[in-house]
Parts: sequence; C-alpha cells; structure tokens
Amino acid sequence: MMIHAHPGPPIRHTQRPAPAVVLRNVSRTYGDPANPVHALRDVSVDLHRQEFTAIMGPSGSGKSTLMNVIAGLDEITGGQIWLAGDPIGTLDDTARTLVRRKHIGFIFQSFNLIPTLTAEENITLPFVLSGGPITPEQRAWIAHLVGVLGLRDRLDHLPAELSGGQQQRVAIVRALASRPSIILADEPTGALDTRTAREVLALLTTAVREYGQGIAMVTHDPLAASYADRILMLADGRIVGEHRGLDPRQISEIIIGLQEARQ
Ligand SMILES: Nc1ncnc2c1ncn2[C@@H]1O[C@H](COP(=O)(O)OP(=O)(O)OP(=O)(O)O)[C@@H](O)[C@H]1O
Repeated sequence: MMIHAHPGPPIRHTQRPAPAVVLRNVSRTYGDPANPVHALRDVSVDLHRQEFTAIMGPSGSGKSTLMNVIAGLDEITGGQIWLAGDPIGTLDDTARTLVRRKHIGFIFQSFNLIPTLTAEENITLPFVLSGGPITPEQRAWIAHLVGVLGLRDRLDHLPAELSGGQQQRVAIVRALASRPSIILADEPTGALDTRTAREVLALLTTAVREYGQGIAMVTHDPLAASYADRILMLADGRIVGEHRGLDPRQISEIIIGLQEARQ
C-alpha cells in the first residue's frame, strides 16, 4: 500500500476537534522588494473552537495583518492557511468568499452596522447575502441570542437609536448567528465605556464557554485581554509569546517590555 504525505494541516491524535484556523510559516511582505516591510514573518499558530484568544503587541507588530490574512481579506506572500480544513490560499475569490461567510464572523470596534437597517435586519443580513432562506432552527437560535443579549425590545430600532453597548450586542448576535468556526474581533470594546466594555467581554466569554464559539480578539487593553483563555504576543511580525492565566498587570508588564525592546 502506498502511503502519501498528507497535504492538509497536521492530523491531531487527540479528542480535540480540528482547529478552526491553522497558519503554517505564514509571511506577509509589503512594498518594494528592495525595501520590504515584513508585516508577518514565519507565523505558525492554531486557533481553536471553544477558545478565546487575545492577540496583542505594539503598534505595527502585525495584528491587523494577521486578522486580515485569516479572513482572506489580504493575500499572504508565504506559507499556508487552513480555515476549517480548507486551504484558503488555493481557492479562487468566489470560493474564498463562500468559505469566509461560512466559517468567519466579524466584530469591529466601530460595530459596522448598516445605518439604514433595523437591528433585526442587520442581524439577518449575512443570511440574506448568502441567498438562502433562514431555517426554523436558525430563527430559533437568533431569537435565543437576542433574548440572552437583552435586545428583544430593540429589534426594530435603527443603529442610531441604540446605545454603543446595544449596537455592539447587535453585532455580536450577528456574528454568533451563523455559528462560525471563529469570530475575529478587532478592538470590540475600543469604543465603549469601561462598564459596557466589561459586559461585552463577559458576553464573549459566555459565547466561548456555553456555545463553544472560537474567538480571536485583537486588543491593546490588558483588562480586555485578561478575559481570554490565551494571549498571543506579536512583535515585529512574529509571535514572540503565548500566555495563559495572566492578570491585567502582568499583561501590561509584558507589553511594556516588548515596547522597550523596540527602542
Ligand atoms: N497595505 C500596506 N502597505 C504597506 N505596509 C503595510 C500595509 N499594511 C500594513 N503595513 C505595515 O505592516 C506592519 C504591520 O501593520 P499592522 O497594521 O498589521 O500592525 P498592527 O499591529 O495592527 O498595528 P496597530 O496596533 O497600530 O493597529 C506595519 O509596519 C505597517 O506599516
């Protein structure tokens, strides 16, 4: 019998399900080859369902680039990325869009709600864009999330008629609704006051614990990062540390150390 090298991500011989996202030796270089900017250098990392990962690092360390390449919104210049087992680098644009819609949810600092659509229409927009009808199971799941996040009497409001915290909760329901493999959250609490930010972080933690949702969150805020199960530290386009169980003060000290190392 011939044994072929497995072309996909490494097979795990554990009970844990396959990672939602696998990056192997990923690089992203911008600009003139004579004077390149290395936004990501040889990054290898797995992101799991049922896990809340925070991505931190000094300004310019590659955090946004990392999110963008995972989302398929930016091309990589080296390595390979698998999203729920699909190697996204080899897919054409249409196939990549479909994989992204199926497996990735987004939560942004600026909420990214469509101002002319109600909360309910914003939540169901991804299903409309996918062209399929919303199944009774999906409707029940959305209704459950709307109830848990306290939005039941806000569904017919426009974003401008909602507080910042309510708008972000609409964005969270929208991201959770399709049960993506991973939610990419870019500074999701950046525009919120401290109390509302804590509520949003607690909701994200609940989504991971109770719904098995995978979340990767870019943040500059040590308090926000302390809600995560693990923290990846980026510096100069590389992953330079992975930490668990740190409190906000310990996280701040690591960040300050990374900033000082650059000076
Ligand atoms: N489109 C681009 N063209 C050229 N260089 C880019 C581009 N996008 C990012 N870069 C560079 O790549 C590096 C990483 O940028 P990136 O935005 O990923 O960092 P970041 O960690 O998200 O920073 P911040 O915390 O300030 O948002 C930086 O040096 C940046 O200037």
